[in-house]
Formats: sequence, structure tokens, C-alpha cells
Amino acid sequence: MRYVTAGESHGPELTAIIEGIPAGLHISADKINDDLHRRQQGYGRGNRMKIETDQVKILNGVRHQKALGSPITLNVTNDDHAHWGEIMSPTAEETPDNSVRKVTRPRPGHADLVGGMKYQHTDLRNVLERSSARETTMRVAVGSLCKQLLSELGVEVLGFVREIGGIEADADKLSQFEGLTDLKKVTDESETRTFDADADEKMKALIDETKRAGDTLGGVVEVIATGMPAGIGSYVGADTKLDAKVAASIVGINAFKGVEFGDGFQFAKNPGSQGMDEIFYSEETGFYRKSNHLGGFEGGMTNGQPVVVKAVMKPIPTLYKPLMSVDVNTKEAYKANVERSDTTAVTAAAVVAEAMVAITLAEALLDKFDTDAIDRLKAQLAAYKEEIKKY
Ligand SMILES: Cc1cc2nc3c(=O)[nH]c(=O)nc-3n(C[C@H](O)[C@H](O)[C@H](O)COP(=O)(O)O)c2cc1C
Ligand SMILES: C=C(O[C@@H]1CC(C(=O)O)=C[C@@H](OP(=O)(O)O)[C@H]1O)C(=O)O
Repeated sequence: MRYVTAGESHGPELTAIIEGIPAGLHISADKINDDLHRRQQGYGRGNRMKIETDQVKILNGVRHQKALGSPITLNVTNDDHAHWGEIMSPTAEETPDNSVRKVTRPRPGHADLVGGMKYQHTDLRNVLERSSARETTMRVAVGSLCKQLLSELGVEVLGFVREIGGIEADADKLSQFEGLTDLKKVTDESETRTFDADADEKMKALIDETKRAGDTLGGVVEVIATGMPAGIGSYVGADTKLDAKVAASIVGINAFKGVEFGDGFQFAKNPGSQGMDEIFYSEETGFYRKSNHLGGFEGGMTNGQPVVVKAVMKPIPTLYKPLMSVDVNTKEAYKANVERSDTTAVTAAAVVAEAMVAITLAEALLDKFDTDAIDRLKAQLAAYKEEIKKY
């Protein structure tokens, strides 16, 4: 499976083309819209989310809600484009009025300056429009489709917020994920599917205070995937390790700076006796573990335990109290450009991280089995699971 997205933040629309989804997979636009809605939630987002109501259009590759096996096109309209028509028109000529509104004061922490140098853009809008996390809308749409595939294969994926600006999410809410092996029970409950759509009260107060100060916040998200069979990925080479692919897919999200699996950076402190997952055997289940310190990976392969990934998002780089920058034309020192911006977007980013893990796990499963048709894929997977159980 592979996919590509296209679209600028204030351009007319966003598109994704996905190739390699097995024929016969049932595809629900409602489920995609549900995840698009989740990505728009979260306390601390800017006014853009009040303008957009992200709804997917499935344009190609699906007939009567079933995948055809041909490339699938997904499309989401940018409602905000109505306010940017001329400036962001793909076809109209540039007017003197538009060129006056060029962005020339790059924002520290954004792609603005280096992107301008690299692509020889003099209007940094040409960089920021694509480097904007608006694009993650399509990754969530693709991820949602992949979650539908994974669910058919017995794999469930959920992302949620652990921490915003140093404040931990409600311990009671988090405790439901500890030691989890069957995510379906959690994801089936609608209340928990919007888990952390709003930050807890302490987080909200911090976000309000930070916004008043013209500053921003980052945080930590977690993604859990249950039901992955052992042996997906491989130890044989650096480019075949599935944990490495998951890490790359997470760091590929705008503003993500670090990833850990299982006990993660805690491994630096704990002795080996507290860091591995001892091996047990019963005839009924085959080999199994009673702990999951390693977050579901050994040797770059899934080991049958839930995949547990945590990741850190840096604070939003655009500040209403802007940092110093230099105008790329005059070379004079100025305050950086201010684009309308979120104070924090960790809640939305948890949904994006969930999507990226879903995409990466779906790709890995599709790499291993015959993927022309969903029923054959399911039969092959079932046979594989039976085989490894009997090992
Ligand atoms: C869901 C989401 C929303 C974001 N919203 C904003 C925003 O409103 N303003 C901003 O400056 N950065 C925002 N970012 C982060 C920037 O897109 C990102 O920091 C920037 O493109 C530079 O990329 P890098 O941080 O990966 O180096 C957001 C990121 C995500 C994942
Ligand atoms: C549009 C989205 O997020 C945007 C991500 C973003 C950035 O720089 O990454 C900057 C802001 O863009 P705008 O100036 O249009 O408000 C966010 O709103 C979205 O998540 O759909």
C-alpha cells in the first residue's frame, strides 16, 4: 500500500490517493468523518477549526461502499479558501495587491526560512501553505480507512493525550489503558472515542493563561494498537524493522520531536530485570507474555503484545508575542510573521499519531500477505496466526 497527499492549507481542497487497499473491503465515509471530526477537537485550537467542517468525499476506487482494488481518491474541501480565493488561486495571475501581502519574516520553528532558501521562494507563503499541519487532515482520512482495514483483521488502534504543557491527563481516564490487550472494548464506547477531546480543567487553565501571554504549549500523546500478530516486520535489516517505520511515521508529523516504545526513556534508569517481558507457554494460547515493557516489539518485529508508542510534540512555533527574525528582503531584524494560530494542538495531534500508526501497521500487514482481495487476506492471516500459535 502507498499513498500521497496534495493540497495547501488555504488552497481549494485537500486530496489523498491510496493504492493497494484490498478489493471487497467495506469502506464507511461516516467512520472517516468521525475521525476527521476528532482531529478538529481539543481545547486551545485557533479559530480556523470554527471555519472548517471537514467532510470526506470518496471520489474513486470505491463502489457501493466496497473497495474495488483500484486507487482510491479522498477529498476534503478547505472552507477557508473562500477568504483566500485570489491569494491562493491555482490559476489566477498574481496581482500587485497579492504581492504586497507576501510573507517575508520567517517564523522560528517553522519551515519558512529553510524552505524559502531551498525552493527559491521569495514569498514564504509558498512554504507555509504546504508545511502547515492542515495536511494532516488527509493523513487522518487515510489512517481512518486503514483502521477500517485493520479492524477487519482484528487490529484496533487508539491515540490519546497523556500530557499538555507538563500537566498529566486525568489518571482515572489514563488507567483504562494500562495493561490493555483488547482495545475494541474501549474504542466501541463512543464516550471514550472522544477521550480527551477537551483537556482536563488544570490543562484548560494553563492553556488559557498561556494564550493570554501570547505563548504556546506542546505535550505528549500515546497510541496503542492491539491485535497485531507476532512476526510483522523483520530483524534482518535496518529498513525492515517495523518499530523503526512506526517511529519515522510519528516523527513525520508536524512538530513531533521524539518517540518511545513501551517503557521508553525509562529504560535508561531501570535494570534489565525490570525491562524485558518474560516468556510463558500454554497449549491453549501458545507463547505469551505477562508484561509489556517493550511496547510490543522485539528485534523490529511485533511480538504479539499491544504496540505502545508515546511521542512528544513541541510547542506551537507561531507566537502571538512573536520571536525575533530577519526580513528575507531587507535583512533587517523584525518580529516574526504572525499567522492565525493554535495555542496548543496536542489533542488533534493524538488523532494524527493514531492515524500514522494505523497506516504503518496496515502497510506492514499488506506487505506480508496477498492483498488482492479482503477475504483471501483474512484467510491467509488466520492461517498464519494458527501456524505461529502451534510453533
Ligand atoms: C494538528 C497540528 C496543528 C498545528 N497547528 C499549528 C498552528 O496553529 N500554528 C503553528 O505555528 N504550528 C502548528 N503546528 C505545528 C507546525 O505545523 C510545525 O511545527 C511546523 O510545520 C514545522 O515543522 P516541524 O515542527 O516538524 O519542524 C501544528 C501541528 C499539528 C500536528
Ligand atoms: C488548518 C489546520 O491547522 C493549522 C495548522 C497550522 C500550522 O502552521 O501547522 C496553522 C494554522 O493555520 P491557519 O492559519 O489557517 O489557522 C492551523 O489552523 C488544521 O489542523 O486543519
